[in-house]
This record gives sequence, structure tokens and C-alpha cells, in this order.
Amino acid sequence: MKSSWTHLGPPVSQDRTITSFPKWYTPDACLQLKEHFHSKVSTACQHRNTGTVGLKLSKVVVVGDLYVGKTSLIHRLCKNVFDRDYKATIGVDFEIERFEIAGIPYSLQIWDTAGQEKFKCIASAYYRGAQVIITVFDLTDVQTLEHTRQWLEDALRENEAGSCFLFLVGTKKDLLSGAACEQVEAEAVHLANELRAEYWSVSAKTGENVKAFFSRVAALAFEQSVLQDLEKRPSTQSQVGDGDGDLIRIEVPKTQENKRPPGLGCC
Ligand SMILES: Nc1nc2c(ncn2[C@@H]2O[C@H](COP(=O)(O)OP(=O)(O)OP(=O)(O)O)[C@@H](O)[C@H]2O)c(=O)[nH]1
Ligand SMILES: [Mg+2]
Repeated sequence: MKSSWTHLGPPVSQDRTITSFPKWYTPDACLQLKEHFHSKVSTACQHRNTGTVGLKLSKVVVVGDLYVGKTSLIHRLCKNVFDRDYKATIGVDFEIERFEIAGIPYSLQIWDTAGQEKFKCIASAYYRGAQVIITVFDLTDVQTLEHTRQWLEDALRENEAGSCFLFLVGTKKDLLSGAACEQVEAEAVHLANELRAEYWSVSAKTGENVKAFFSRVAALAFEQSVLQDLEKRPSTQSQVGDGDGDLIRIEVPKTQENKRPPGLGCC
């Protein structure tokens, strides 16, 4: 299907434009070590053949103990602000953040959940259908790291096994010295590997790593969305030139109106 959304909405800001695959925080706990988009995804983007991916919202759920900095992290990304005063999240809240990835519009719907026990049953009702689960802890409070295992278990219970990208994020990096941070990180990286999650340290106060982290989240989710969209289509294999002289394989939907490969235009 050739996409028809390309002119919808205003262009995204420069810092939400992703052209190359964003890197991990540490290779010791990362979901993918590769530095490029999957070749099928690059080809689909070049041909603007990403189906409905640009129209959908990918659901990201942020969980973790109260006061660890979930809301602050999201507000730093979406509003570029930091509030020193604590205002507990009641139940859930969400923000939508728009990106442009390899030329394709892509949006994350980021769900901010309450860490307080009394709101847990409200918040957990929103875990379902997550493509990404971000489990947050406070780098200055090791107990909150220990609790991430339970948060993740609860969020995963509402989702299909293996269907979500998992991230473990330590916040308030600005409050620790380099050495102290490294010590907690070592522990967190160990747990991240056990949980099959990717690890990041961030600071909502200074903004350190916040954009880089969400760019990574967006790129991984986007790549998966495009691959799933390509796989879903009833198709036959066809070989067409990619304009650089090489022959590449692309998916051709088996519909009457699609006799020519999608995304190649009519001339
Ligand atoms: N120094 C520093 N303080 C932070 C940082 N992130 C959050 N805080 C502070 O930590 C407190 C709690 O932050 P929130 O973002 O409200 O925490 P939360 O996880 O959303 O809490 P609940 O909504 O109750 O689950 C606030 O006073 C923030 O100002 C950070 O990166 N550095
Ligand atoms: Mg909150």
C-alpha cells in the first residue's frame, strides 16, 4: 500500500528527526547492537511503502515506584521542562510525541502511570497493548531498582510474551558522582540482562540522555512496526531496481489495483 499521509500535520522539529539508527547507552545491556535500520525497512522507507505505520500510535508504558521520576522524564522529553516540586500522578496520564524516522512520520503515545500503591489497579488497566515498557528506578535509591522486576512482571502479564521492547532506566543521574553512578549502573546492567531489557541512565533535571533515550525507543518501535506491517501483507515477491542499479526484493500486495510494485509511482 502506498502511504497517503505524507502531508498530514506540521513537520516535526529537527530534534525529533531520526535519520540514522540511534545508538545504545551501553553495549553491556542493549537490545540490538546494529547501527543501521533493517534493509527491508530502509527500502520500504525509501519507497514510502510503510503502509499504515505513519498513521498509528505506538504505545509506550512507563512504570516504576513512586517518586522515581517517571513524570519528570516524560515532561523533559515532551515539554522540555523540569519541576522540582513533586506532584504525584493520580492513576494515569499520557503524552503524544511525534517523530520523523527515515522520512516517515511516527508517533509514540507515552503512558505515565502512578507509582503509588493505591493507584496501581487503575494504572494497570492501561498496560495492555504496549509495544514498549519502560521500567524506571531512582539511581539514588537502590530499593527502587529491586522493585523494577515486579513492575515489569505486572506490565508483562497484560501483554503477549515477547511482544514488547523492555527498557530499564535509572533516573536522577545528576545527583550522583561518576563513581557512585557506575556502581549502581553495574548492578542495573546485571538486572537488565536478566530481564532482557536495555539499560539507560538519564537525568530529567539536566536533560542528559533523555532525547537520545527516546530516540532509541522510537527507532526500535518504528523498525518493528514497519517489519510487522510488511509481514502482514498478503504478497508475492518481486524484484525491482532501487534506483542505485542494484536489484532488491520488495513485497507486492496481491490486489487488483496493485499490479505494479507499491511506492514506485505511476511514471
Ligand atoms: N535531581 C533530580 N530530581 C528529579 C529528577 N527526576 C525527578 N526528580 C524529582 O523527583 C521527584 C519525583 O518526580 P516525579 O517525576 O513526580 O516522580 P514519579 O515517578 O512520576 O512519581 P509518581 O507519579 O508518584 O509515581 C520530583 O520532586 C522531581 O523534581 C532528576 O533527574 N534529577
Ligand atoms: Mg508521576
